[in-house]
Amino acid sequence: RIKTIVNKVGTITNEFRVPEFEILAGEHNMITEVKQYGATFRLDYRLVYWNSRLEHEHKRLVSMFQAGQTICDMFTGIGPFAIPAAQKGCIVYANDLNPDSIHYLRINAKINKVDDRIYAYNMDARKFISQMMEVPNNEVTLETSHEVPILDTRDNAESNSENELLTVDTKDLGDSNNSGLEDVKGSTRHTATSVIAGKRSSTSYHEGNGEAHGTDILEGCRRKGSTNKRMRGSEICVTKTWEHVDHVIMNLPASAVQFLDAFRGLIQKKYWKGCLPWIHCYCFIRATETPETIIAVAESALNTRIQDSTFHRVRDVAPNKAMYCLSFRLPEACLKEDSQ
Ligand SMILES: C[S@@+](CC[C@H](N)C(=O)[O-])C[C@H]1O[C@@H](n2cnc3c(N)ncnc32)[C@H](O)[C@@H]1O
Repeated sequence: RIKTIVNKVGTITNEFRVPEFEILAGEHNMITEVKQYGATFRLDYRLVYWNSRLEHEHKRLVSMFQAGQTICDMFTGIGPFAIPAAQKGCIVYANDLNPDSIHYLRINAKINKVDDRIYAYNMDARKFISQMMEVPNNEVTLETSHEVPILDTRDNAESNSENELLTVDTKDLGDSNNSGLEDVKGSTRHTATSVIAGKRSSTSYHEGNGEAHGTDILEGCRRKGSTNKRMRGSEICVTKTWEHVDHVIMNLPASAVQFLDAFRGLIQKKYWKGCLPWIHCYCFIRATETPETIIAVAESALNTRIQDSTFHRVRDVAPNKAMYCLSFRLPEACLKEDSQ
Protein backbone atom coordinates (compact mmCIF):
# COMPACT_ATOMS: atom_id res chain seq x y z
CA ARG A 1 0.00 0.00 0.00
CA ILE A 2 3.03 2.30 0.08
CA LYS A 3 2.71 4.73 -2.82
CA THR A 4 5.33 7.37 -2.11
CA ILE A 5 8.70 7.31 -0.33
CA VAL A 6 10.07 10.60 0.96
CA ASN A 7 13.07 11.90 2.81
CA LYS A 8 12.89 14.83 5.19
CA VAL A 9 15.49 17.44 4.30
CA GLY A 10 16.82 20.43 6.20
CA THR A 11 15.49 21.86 9.41
CA ILE A 12 12.15 23.49 9.94
CA THR A 13 12.48 27.25 9.84
CA ASN A 14 9.16 28.46 8.43
CA GLU A 15 6.37 29.96 10.48
CA PHE A 16 3.93 27.11 9.90
CA ARG A 17 6.52 24.52 10.98
CA VAL A 18 6.13 22.60 7.72
CA PRO A 19 9.12 20.33 7.00
CA GLU A 20 10.61 20.00 3.54
CA PHE A 21 10.62 16.61 1.86
CA GLU A 22 12.25 15.19 -1.25
CA ILE A 23 10.41 12.44 -3.07
CA LEU A 24 12.63 9.40 -3.45
CA ALA A 25 10.20 7.11 -5.26
CA GLY A 26 6.58 6.75 -6.25
CA GLU A 27 3.77 9.20 -6.83
CA HIS A 28 4.32 12.91 -6.35
CA ASN A 29 1.41 13.09 -3.99
CA MET A 30 1.88 13.98 -0.35
CA ILE A 31 -1.73 13.70 0.72
CA THR A 32 -2.18 10.78 3.06
CA GLU A 33 -4.10 9.50 6.06
CA VAL A 34 -2.58 8.53 9.38
CA LYS A 35 -4.15 7.00 12.44
CA GLN A 36 -3.57 7.86 16.09
CA TYR A 37 -5.36 6.18 19.00
CA GLY A 38 -8.38 5.38 16.86
CA ALA A 39 -8.69 8.77 15.15
CA THR A 40 -7.96 9.30 11.46
CA PHE A 41 -6.06 12.35 10.25
CA ARG A 42 -5.93 13.37 6.60
CA LEU A 43 -3.15 15.77 5.69
CA ASP A 44 -0.93 17.06 2.94
CA TYR A 45 2.67 16.78 4.14
CA ARG A 46 3.67 19.63 1.81
CA LEU A 47 1.31 22.07 3.51
CA VAL A 48 0.91 21.31 7.21
CA TYR A 49 2.81 20.24 10.31
CA TRP A 50 2.56 16.62 11.34
CA ASN A 51 4.76 14.53 13.61
CA SER A 52 3.77 10.96 14.40
CA ARG A 53 6.34 10.91 17.20
CA LEU A 54 4.03 13.10 19.26
CA GLU A 55 1.32 10.44 19.46
CA HIS A 56 2.05 9.54 23.08
CA GLU A 57 2.11 13.18 24.08
CA HIS A 58 -1.22 13.88 22.37
CA LYS A 59 -2.66 10.93 24.24
CA ARG A 60 -1.09 11.88 27.58
CA LEU A 61 -2.41 15.43 27.54
CA VAL A 62 -5.91 14.50 26.38
CA SER A 63 -6.07 11.90 29.16
CA MET A 64 -6.13 14.85 31.61
CA PHE A 65 -9.30 16.26 30.05
CA GLN A 66 -12.81 15.37 31.15
CA ALA A 67 -16.01 15.16 29.13
CA GLY A 68 -17.80 18.50 29.18
CA GLN A 69 -14.65 20.56 29.64
CA THR A 70 -13.75 23.52 27.45
CA ILE A 71 -10.39 23.46 25.70
CA CYS A 72 -8.58 26.21 23.78
CA ASP A 73 -5.89 24.92 21.42
CA MET A 74 -3.85 27.93 20.32
CA PHE A 75 -1.60 26.12 17.79
CA THR A 76 -3.82 23.25 16.76
CA GLY A 77 -2.29 22.11 13.46
CA ILE A 78 -4.63 19.55 11.91
CA GLY A 79 -6.06 18.71 15.32
CA PRO A 80 -4.17 15.87 17.04
CA PHE A 81 -5.14 17.31 20.45
CA ALA A 82 -8.43 18.85 19.38
CA ILE A 83 -9.98 15.79 17.75
CA PRO A 84 -9.40 13.24 20.54
CA ALA A 85 -10.47 15.87 23.08
CA ALA A 86 -13.71 16.36 21.17
CA GLN A 87 -14.11 12.58 20.90
CA LYS A 88 -13.92 12.51 24.65
CA GLY A 89 -16.80 14.94 24.95
CA CYS A 90 -14.93 18.24 25.33
CA ILE A 91 -15.84 21.35 23.39
CA VAL A 92 -12.73 22.58 21.62
CA TYR A 93 -11.81 26.00 20.27
CA ALA A 94 -8.98 25.24 17.88
CA ASN A 95 -6.80 27.83 16.17
CA ASP A 96 -3.92 27.86 13.73
CA LEU A 97 -2.31 30.59 11.66
CA ASN A 98 -1.86 28.22 8.71
CA PRO A 99 -5.06 28.18 6.63
CA ASP A 100 -4.14 24.74 5.25
CA SER A 101 -4.02 23.34 8.79
CA ILE A 102 -7.48 24.67 9.45
CA HIS A 103 -8.67 23.23 6.14
CA TYR A 104 -7.49 19.77 7.20
CA LEU A 105 -8.70 20.23 10.77
CA ARG A 106 -12.19 20.75 9.41
CA ILE A 107 -11.93 17.72 7.17
CA ASN A 108 -10.61 15.62 10.07
CA ALA A 109 -13.34 16.82 12.39
CA LYS A 110 -15.87 15.55 9.88
CA ILE A 111 -14.05 12.26 9.24
CA ASN A 112 -13.99 11.61 12.99
CA LYS A 113 -17.57 12.84 13.46
CA VAL A 114 -16.72 15.56 15.98
CA ASP A 115 -17.51 18.57 13.82
CA ASP A 116 -20.27 19.48 16.28
CA ARG A 117 -17.71 19.95 19.07
CA ILE A 118 -14.86 21.82 17.40
CA TYR A 119 -14.77 25.50 16.50
CA ALA A 120 -11.93 26.35 14.15
CA TYR A 121 -10.16 29.70 13.93
CA ASN A 122 -7.49 30.89 11.52
CA MET A 123 -5.59 33.74 13.12
CA ASP A 124 -2.55 34.59 15.21
CA ALA A 125 -2.64 32.80 18.56
CA ARG A 126 -2.49 36.04 20.58
CA LYS A 127 -5.51 37.43 18.81
CA PHE A 128 -7.32 34.11 19.17
CA ILE A 129 -6.88 33.84 22.94
CA SER A 130 -7.79 37.46 23.52
CA GLN A 131 -10.90 36.99 21.41
CA MET A 132 -11.81 33.91 23.44
CA MET A 133 -11.60 35.86 26.69
CA GLU A 134 -13.17 39.08 25.48
CA VAL A 135 -16.50 39.75 27.10
CA PRO A 136 -18.75 40.99 24.32
CA ASN A 137 -20.48 44.31 24.91
CA ASN A 138 -23.87 42.74 25.21
CA GLU A 139 -22.41 39.32 26.02
CA VAL A 140 -23.55 38.20 22.62
CA THR A 141 -21.33 38.97 19.66
CA LEU A 142 -17.61 38.89 19.07
CA GLU A 143 -15.53 40.09 16.18
CA THR A 144 -15.05 36.90 14.15
CA SER A 145 -13.95 37.91 10.70
CA HIS A 146 -11.42 35.08 10.41
CA GLU A 147 -13.28 32.48 12.32
CA VAL A 148 -14.24 29.24 10.64
CA PRO A 149 -16.89 27.45 12.67
CA ILE A 150 -16.93 23.81 11.76
CA LEU A 151 -20.57 23.49 12.60
CA ASP A 152 -22.67 23.76 9.47
CA THR A 153 -19.69 24.15 7.17
CA ARG A 154 -18.86 22.19 4.06
CA ASP A 155 -15.97 19.89 3.36
CA ASN A 156 -13.44 22.13 1.72
CA ALA A 157 -11.86 25.52 2.07
CA GLU A 158 -13.43 26.77 -1.12
CA SER A 159 -16.84 26.62 0.50
CA ASN A 160 -16.40 30.18 1.83
CA SER A 161 -17.73 28.97 5.12
CA GLU A 162 -16.08 31.75 7.12
CA ASN A 163 -19.22 33.82 7.06
CA GLU A 164 -21.75 31.07 7.43
CA LEU A 165 -24.18 31.10 10.29
CA LEU A 166 -23.64 29.19 13.42
CA THR A 167 -27.10 28.15 14.37
CA VAL A 168 -27.63 26.71 17.78
CA ASP A 169 -30.81 24.88 18.58
CA THR A 170 -31.89 26.16 21.96
CA LYS A 171 -35.02 24.16 22.45
CA ASP A 172 -33.45 21.30 24.40
CA LEU A 173 -31.33 23.39 26.70
CA GLY A 174 -32.07 22.68 30.30
CA ASP A 175 -29.88 25.43 31.74
CA SER A 176 -31.78 28.67 32.17
CA ASN A 177 -28.62 30.66 32.75
CA ASN A 178 -28.03 31.16 29.06
CA SER A 179 -28.17 34.86 28.32
CA GLY A 180 -27.47 35.55 24.71
CA LEU A 181 -28.56 32.28 23.22
CA GLU A 182 -31.59 33.77 21.60
CA ASP A 183 -29.28 36.12 19.81
CA VAL A 184 -26.87 33.41 18.82
CA LYS A 185 -29.54 31.61 16.96
CA GLY A 186 -29.71 33.04 13.50
CA SER A 187 -27.10 35.67 14.23
CA THR A 188 -24.84 36.51 11.33
CA ARG A 189 -21.93 36.70 13.75
CA HIS A 190 -20.82 33.69 15.70
CA THR A 191 -20.19 34.07 19.39
CA ALA A 192 -17.80 32.23 21.64
CA THR A 193 -20.90 30.90 23.33
CA SER A 194 -21.38 27.31 22.36
CA VAL A 195 -23.58 24.42 23.09
CA ILE A 196 -21.65 21.65 24.73
CA ALA A 197 -22.29 18.34 26.28
CA GLY A 198 -22.05 18.12 30.02
CA LYS A 199 -23.02 20.25 32.99
CA ARG A 200 -20.74 23.18 33.57
CA SER A 201 -19.75 24.54 36.91
CA SER A 202 -21.62 27.63 37.97
CA THR A 203 -19.20 28.48 40.76
CA SER A 204 -17.66 31.91 40.63
CA TYR A 205 -13.98 32.55 40.86
CA HIS A 206 -12.99 33.21 44.45
CA GLU A 207 -10.15 35.26 45.73
CA GLY A 208 -7.63 33.56 47.92
CA ASN A 209 -6.29 30.22 46.90
CA GLY A 210 -7.92 30.37 43.48
CA GLU A 211 -9.83 27.17 43.99
CA ALA A 212 -13.50 26.92 43.28
CA HIS A 213 -14.77 24.49 45.87
CA GLY A 214 -12.10 22.10 44.74
CA THR A 215 -9.26 20.36 46.41
CA ASP A 216 -6.60 18.81 44.28
CA ILE A 217 -5.51 21.02 41.40
CA LEU A 218 -6.55 18.71 38.59
CA GLU A 219 -9.55 17.19 40.29
CA GLY A 220 -10.69 20.49 41.82
CA CYS A 221 -12.60 21.68 38.80
CA ARG A 222 -13.87 18.44 37.42
CA ARG A 223 -17.57 18.42 37.07
CA LYS A 224 -19.50 16.06 39.20
CA GLY A 225 -20.41 12.88 37.41
CA SER A 226 -18.36 13.60 34.31
CA THR A 227 -17.02 10.57 32.51
CA ASN A 228 -14.64 9.94 29.67
CA LYS A 229 -17.49 9.02 27.42
CA ARG A 230 -19.30 11.31 25.07
CA MET A 231 -22.23 12.96 26.76
CA ARG A 232 -25.81 12.40 25.76
CA GLY A 233 -27.71 15.09 23.89
CA SER A 234 -30.06 15.58 26.83
CA GLU A 235 -27.11 16.85 28.90
CA ILE A 236 -26.36 19.65 26.50
CA CYS A 237 -25.76 23.05 28.07
CA VAL A 238 -23.96 26.28 27.30
CA THR A 239 -20.49 27.62 27.95
CA LYS A 240 -18.93 31.00 27.31
CA THR A 241 -15.18 31.06 26.96
CA TRP A 242 -14.83 34.38 28.81
CA GLU A 243 -16.50 32.75 31.80
CA HIS A 244 -14.66 29.47 31.87
CA VAL A 245 -12.02 27.47 30.02
CA ASP A 246 -10.47 24.35 31.56
CA HIS A 247 -7.30 23.86 29.52
CA VAL A 248 -5.22 25.92 27.09
CA ILE A 249 -2.81 24.01 24.81
CA MET A 250 0.21 25.83 23.41
CA ASN A 251 2.17 23.44 21.21
CA LEU A 252 4.64 25.66 19.44
CA PRO A 253 7.78 24.63 21.35
CA ALA A 254 10.12 27.01 19.55
CA SER A 255 8.30 30.08 20.86
CA ALA A 256 5.10 29.31 22.81
CA VAL A 257 6.60 30.67 26.06
CA GLN A 258 6.86 34.05 24.40
CA PHE A 259 3.11 34.04 23.81
CA LEU A 260 2.36 33.82 27.54
CA ASP A 261 2.30 37.61 27.82
CA ALA A 262 -1.06 37.41 26.05
CA PHE A 263 -2.53 36.15 29.35
CA ARG A 264 -1.65 39.29 31.34
CA GLY A 265 -4.89 40.96 32.35
CA LEU A 266 -6.73 38.83 29.81
CA ILE A 267 -9.45 37.27 31.94
CA GLN A 268 -12.00 39.56 33.55
CA LYS A 269 -12.35 38.51 37.14
CA LYS A 270 -15.96 39.53 37.53
CA TYR A 271 -17.14 37.28 34.70
CA TRP A 272 -14.95 34.26 35.40
CA LYS A 273 -16.48 31.18 36.98
CA GLY A 274 -14.60 28.31 38.58
CA CYS A 275 -10.89 27.59 38.54
CA LEU A 276 -8.48 29.39 36.28
CA PRO A 277 -7.38 27.35 33.25
CA TRP A 278 -4.49 24.96 33.10
CA ILE A 279 -1.88 26.19 30.63
CA HIS A 280 0.10 23.49 28.82
CA CYS A 281 2.98 25.31 27.20
CA TYR A 282 5.48 23.31 25.13
CA CYS A 283 9.11 24.35 24.95
CA PHE A 284 12.58 23.17 24.02
CA ILE A 285 15.25 22.95 26.69
CA ARG A 286 18.84 22.92 25.50
CA ALA A 287 21.81 21.43 27.33
CA THR A 288 22.79 24.90 28.51
CA GLU A 289 19.34 25.53 30.00
CA THR A 290 17.34 24.14 32.91
CA PRO A 291 13.62 24.08 33.70
CA GLU A 292 14.28 27.10 35.94
CA THR A 293 15.51 29.03 32.89
CA ILE A 294 12.19 28.39 31.16
CA ILE A 295 10.15 29.20 34.28
CA ALA A 296 11.98 32.54 34.52
CA VAL A 297 11.07 33.36 30.91
CA ALA A 298 7.46 32.29 31.51
CA GLU A 299 7.17 34.33 34.71
CA SER A 300 8.64 37.33 33.00
CA ALA A 301 6.09 36.99 30.18
CA LEU A 302 3.23 36.64 32.65
CA ASN A 303 4.71 39.29 34.95
CA THR A 304 4.01 37.12 37.99
CA ARG A 305 5.20 34.00 39.79
CA ILE A 306 4.02 30.57 38.69
CA GLN A 307 3.07 28.16 41.48
CA ASP A 308 3.17 24.36 41.33
CA SER A 309 4.28 23.92 37.75
CA THR A 310 5.20 20.56 36.28
CA PHE A 311 7.65 19.77 33.49
CA HIS A 312 6.98 16.68 31.45
CA ARG A 313 9.80 15.50 29.19
CA VAL A 314 8.17 14.76 25.84
CA ARG A 315 11.10 13.58 23.73
CA ASP A 316 14.65 14.30 22.73
CA VAL A 317 14.73 16.20 19.47
CA ALA A 318 18.52 16.42 19.17
CA PRO A 319 21.50 15.36 21.29
CA ASN A 320 21.42 18.62 23.23
CA LYS A 321 17.78 19.55 22.94
CA ALA A 322 14.63 18.07 24.47
CA MET A 323 10.98 18.97 24.12
CA TYR A 324 9.05 19.53 27.36
CA CYS A 325 5.53 20.39 28.38
CA LEU A 326 5.31 23.01 31.12
CA SER A 327 1.91 22.80 32.83
CA PHE A 328 0.59 25.21 35.43
CA ARG A 329 -2.62 26.82 36.48
CA LEU A 330 -2.84 30.41 35.26
CA PRO A 331 -1.87 32.57 38.25
CA GLU A 332 -4.55 34.63 39.93
CA ALA A 333 -2.41 37.74 39.41
CA CYS A 334 -3.13 37.51 35.67
CA LEU A 335 -6.80 38.32 36.24
CA LYS A 336 -8.08 41.69 35.18
CA GLU A 337 -9.70 43.53 38.06
CA ASP A 338 -12.95 45.40 37.44
CA SER A 339 -11.30 48.81 37.57
CA GLN A 340 -8.49 47.94 35.09
C1 LIG B 1 4.53 22.42 16.30
S1 LIG B 1 3.05 22.67 15.36
C2 LIG B 1 1.88 21.83 16.42
C3 LIG B 1 0.62 21.42 15.73
C4 LIG B 1 -0.25 20.44 16.54
N1 LIG B 1 -0.63 21.02 17.81
C5 LIG B 1 0.44 19.12 16.73
O1 LIG B 1 0.68 18.71 17.88
O2 LIG B 1 0.74 18.46 15.73
C6 LIG B 1 2.75 24.38 15.64
C7 LIG B 1 1.59 24.97 14.85
O3 LIG B 1 1.49 26.35 15.20
C8 LIG B 1 1.09 27.10 14.06
N2 LIG B 1 1.51 28.49 14.29
C9 LIG B 1 2.75 29.04 14.14
N3 LIG B 1 2.74 30.33 14.51
C10 LIG B 1 1.48 30.63 14.91
C11 LIG B 1 0.84 31.79 15.42
N4 LIG B 1 1.52 32.94 15.59
N5 LIG B 1 -0.46 31.71 15.75
C12 LIG B 1 -1.16 30.56 15.59
N6 LIG B 1 -0.61 29.42 15.09
C13 LIG B 1 0.69 29.45 14.76
C14 LIG B 1 1.77 26.40 12.90
O4 LIG B 1 1.09 26.66 11.69
C15 LIG B 1 1.70 24.92 13.34
O5 LIG B 1 0.57 24.28 12.80
